[in-house]
Amino acid sequence: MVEKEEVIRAEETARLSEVLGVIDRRLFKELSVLGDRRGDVVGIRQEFFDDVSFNFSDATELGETWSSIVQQAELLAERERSHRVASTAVERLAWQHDNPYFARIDFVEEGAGNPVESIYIGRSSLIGEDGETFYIYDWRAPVSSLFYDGEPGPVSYETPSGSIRGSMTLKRQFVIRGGQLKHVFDTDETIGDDILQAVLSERSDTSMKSIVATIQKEQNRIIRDEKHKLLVVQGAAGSGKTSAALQRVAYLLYRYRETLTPDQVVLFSPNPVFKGYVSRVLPDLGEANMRQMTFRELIESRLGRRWEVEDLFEQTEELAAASGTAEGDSREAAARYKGSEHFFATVRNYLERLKKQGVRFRPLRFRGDTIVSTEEMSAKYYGDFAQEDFGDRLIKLRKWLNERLNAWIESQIGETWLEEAAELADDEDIQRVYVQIRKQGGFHDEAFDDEDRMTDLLKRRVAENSIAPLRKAVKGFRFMDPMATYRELFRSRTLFTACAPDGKLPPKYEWMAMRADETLGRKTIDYEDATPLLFVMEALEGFRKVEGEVKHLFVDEAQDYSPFQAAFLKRRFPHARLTVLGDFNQAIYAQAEESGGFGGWTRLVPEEETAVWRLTTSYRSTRPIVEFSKRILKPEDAANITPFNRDGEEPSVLSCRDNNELAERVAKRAEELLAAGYATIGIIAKTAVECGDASALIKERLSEETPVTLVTGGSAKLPPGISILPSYLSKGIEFDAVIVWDASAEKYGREQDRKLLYTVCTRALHVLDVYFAGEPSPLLSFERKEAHS
Ligand SMILES: Nc1ncnc2c1ncn2[C@@H]1O[C@H](COP(=O)(O)OP(=O)(O)OP(=O)(O)O)[C@@H](O)[C@H]1O
Repeated sequence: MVEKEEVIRAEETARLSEVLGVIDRRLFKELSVLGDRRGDVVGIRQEFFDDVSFNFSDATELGETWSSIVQQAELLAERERSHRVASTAVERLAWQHDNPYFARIDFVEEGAGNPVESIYIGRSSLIGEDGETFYIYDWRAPVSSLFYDGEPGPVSYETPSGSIRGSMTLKRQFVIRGGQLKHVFDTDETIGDDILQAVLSERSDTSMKSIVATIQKEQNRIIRDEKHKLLVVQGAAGSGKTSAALQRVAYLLYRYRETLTPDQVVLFSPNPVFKGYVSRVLPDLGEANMRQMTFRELIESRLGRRWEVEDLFEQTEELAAASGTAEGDSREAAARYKGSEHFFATVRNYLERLKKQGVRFRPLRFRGDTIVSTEEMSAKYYGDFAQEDFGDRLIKLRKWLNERLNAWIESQIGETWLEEAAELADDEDIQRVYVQIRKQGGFHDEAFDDEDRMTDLLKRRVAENSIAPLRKAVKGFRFMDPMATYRELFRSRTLFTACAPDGKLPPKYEWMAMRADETLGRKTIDYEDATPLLFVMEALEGFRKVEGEVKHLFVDEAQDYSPFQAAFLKRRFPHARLTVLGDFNQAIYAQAEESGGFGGWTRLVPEEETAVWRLTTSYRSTRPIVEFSKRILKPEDAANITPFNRDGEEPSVLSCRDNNELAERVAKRAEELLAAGYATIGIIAKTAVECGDASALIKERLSEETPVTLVTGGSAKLPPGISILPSYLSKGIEFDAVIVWDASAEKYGREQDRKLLYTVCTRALHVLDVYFAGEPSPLLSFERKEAHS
């Protein structure tokens, strides 16, 4: 047995050094190209204008000068391009030298006399000078899927030109670091546990890593799915949803490299910290990053210029601060309702109704006089234009309004105010009118006529200037009032019940009506109103702003999106295939809880074009941490979560008298963990306000040199060392050790806090300590509390 292992090792070591030889020769070549090209580029830049012959004397010479500039510029661009290509190649070869491949499969294609092929799989391919010898296959090549999906025996894989059948005779994994073969073992499972164990036990980093060497079968299905227009992934915390999404982006960029560019792929991230956290994965896989956005950015760009819009984090903080008060409970109920299917249906029915009546307009007024009244607009909108859809109606109305403005100017020509204003016209206007007359055929001899023409044109010009703000408002559809239209739903009970799918008012309707008066009236928008309002506004404008070139849209933490948000994204990216990933056990925002899973998404695409996948194994945390976190959930919600079998310390729940003792112990523990070699430690409090307090108390107890950072909604990066952060910013990210700051009954006392506490605890890879001051949260009632220090 041992002998056999030694033979294998010797054989693979020999093969590795052959491959490294190829890599080194290639590296040498590319480096010299790089050096030459760099020299060329610098040289051409320096001599750019020496080599161009300038002559501006006549049109022919000018043409020649121009073409010689173009020639030089093309030469420079070509050299710069090949410099770039060489430098990408050098970068790739350098990491290939470090870790060229991680797997080998031996495969015989069906059919008589076919040879056994040894296929080595790595992050990127390596092909010999002859263009035929495949030393390494890219992990995304069709044949590589055998490694992720198959076991030795009969297998098949899909290629763009059909299925290939055959037999796998060997499946081998390697750990190669620094060009040295560290481990090699043969396996008959899908992907051997041993390597995964080793990878998952590593200390974390402040950036997410790629998982290509250990992709699991169920993850591979998600990564390579090309059939469906909508992929919904419901996965337990730490089951690899984000990882699968990012490897899928890399896969698609490889598979469709002729037609898909990174900026045609958009990922919606929950917050800026997460954005930074995942930003290394694609570059590490040798691909450029996709576009990343947050929903907040979308709202800001559409509503932020006109109104003061609360953001999700402000809302969450406010709800937490008011928690337990009558006002707080009402606000929470309202927020929850406004993300519900009931409200979505109500708004959609309302939009149907608005086709026949009810869109609100704003009059065009000039110095107190009405040029066009809302009644006139409404009559036109629901009269002549009634057959058009919303978008076209608005465009026709805009055209009509511009004509009305022209007519109004005409009507003002004889008015005194305009005469006076024209007399006071500034030089620039006079100059322009003068130029205009010359362009239209110049002046005549009749001085009298000419003066009249000047005055007439000047008056028109001055009138036009005076109504410039109106023209601008008309251009931007500001004559339509989406805010008032939306608000009407909360002003009229009859209207609301007429639109509600069950004809009923929701609980707290009166409170919502009052709140709408107060906030929308002063042009501030609660977060829960932002997307419904945006939806109404965009619908009435005909969803004009589309990003039709985007081909793939990924939405992470999709459980936090309301039906409005889902529908809005579909409209915004009409041609994009959708991959949405989420976990309903981590639905932590009020407006998402009511939307009930993924209904908002699945309704967007026909069922036959939709695939729903479940990921149940949790890879991030040790088994004890997964078991502990599961007990926070209701048993029925926890039933489908399976820990990957990795051992570790039992989480502890630790009691403190007050915040001072809490800070004392948390600071000490965090320093111990750092000393023990854990690289990232998250101290997670419920809100940003608590983080501020905790940070002040903790920092004064830490030694000067201990690295500690307070992470806020604006932070774009996760620092190494200790991070103090609010619960909702920990979404999607992970730490070697998590210290929960104050899981007391006061902070996590309500049923609504269950998923939040679960989300926080599942951020831990290796260590989880849950501290509380005073009474423990009832959500931890399964645990024995220790008062040790
Ligand atoms: N196949 C795999 N091989 C190695 N590591 C994996 C694999 N799948 C997941 N992981 C690791 O598990 C951790 C969790 O993965 P990821 O963040 O993708 O999960 P998630 O489902 O998005 O989690 P959450 O919903 O809790 O944010 C990461 O550290 C990731 O590297």
